[in-house]
Amino acid sequence: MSATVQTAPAPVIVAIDGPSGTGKSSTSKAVAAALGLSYLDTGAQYRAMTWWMLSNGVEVNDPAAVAAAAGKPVIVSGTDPAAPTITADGADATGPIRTQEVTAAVSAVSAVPEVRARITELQRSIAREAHHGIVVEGRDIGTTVLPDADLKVFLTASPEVRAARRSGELKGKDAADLSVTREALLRRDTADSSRKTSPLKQADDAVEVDTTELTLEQVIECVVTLVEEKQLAT
Ligand SMILES: Nc1ncnc2c1ncn2[C@@H]1O[C@H](COP(=O)(O)OP(=O)(O)O)[C@@H](O)[C@H]1O
Ligand SMILES: Nc1ccn([C@@H]2O[C@H](COP(=O)(O)OP(=O)(O)O)[C@@H](O)[C@H]2O)c(=O)n1
Repeated sequence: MSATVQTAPAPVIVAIDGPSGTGKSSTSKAVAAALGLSYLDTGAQYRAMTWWMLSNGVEVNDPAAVAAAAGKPVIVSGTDPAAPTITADGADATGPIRTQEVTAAVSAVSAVPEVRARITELQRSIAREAHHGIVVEGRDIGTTVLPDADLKVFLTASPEVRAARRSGELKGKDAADLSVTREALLRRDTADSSRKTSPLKQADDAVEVDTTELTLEQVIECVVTLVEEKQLAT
């Protein structure tokens, strides 16, 4: 009589990159929840580093000062897609990392190689420890952080649509109007795409999904299908 040996499915690693407002966070959380995977918001880590620096008097436009402080904060991410968390030195950073002050400073901080080296190492160790697999979203996940990811998705959308999505979110919190939001978003795109270390870039083997004309549900369904196809193929 032969016994059937049940083996756990291999952990699947999904990288989702793209500029602001393309739907990375919403899509990644929903895909991870649907497939029982962990979830990591790498933008939240760069934001937490930036918030810590602003709170601790580091001159964020001075790369040498940022580099010298990059090793100091302890940043911890909770990876449950239903309730992701982020702390810096034990303090809850969830709210403070979404302020306009942090948003305006994050590209300068994230361009500093010492910051990227520290956070990239943290991201890789979180991905290694995700035994059921993980969806990791950011700017350089497919190109630099996890170049061997099982699936790489690059989300895009027109600047108008992205600004409208962001503006809709900000309403009631900050009185940024659509054109101000659009300009800030494009400035951040330019800074993130033109920095020397690990710029925002589509990986050669990433699947591009233009979300301009798609609902969030359609994007989620599309990415879930892409993951399932990869799982079936292995
Ligand atoms: N395809 C879509 N259609 C309409 N709204 C969307 C779509 N994708 C995301 N959104 C909304 O746009 C806003 C920004 O999405 P988010 O996932 O935070 O983008 P990103 O992480 O790429 O910056 C959220 O309010 C989200 O609900
Ligand atoms: N993998 C990543 C993720 C974010 N970032 C930086 O962190 C910033 C904030 O990322 P985010 O994902 O929270 O931004 P939004 O798309 O939510 O606006 C980006 O503008 C980048 O400067 C990065 O450099 N690399």
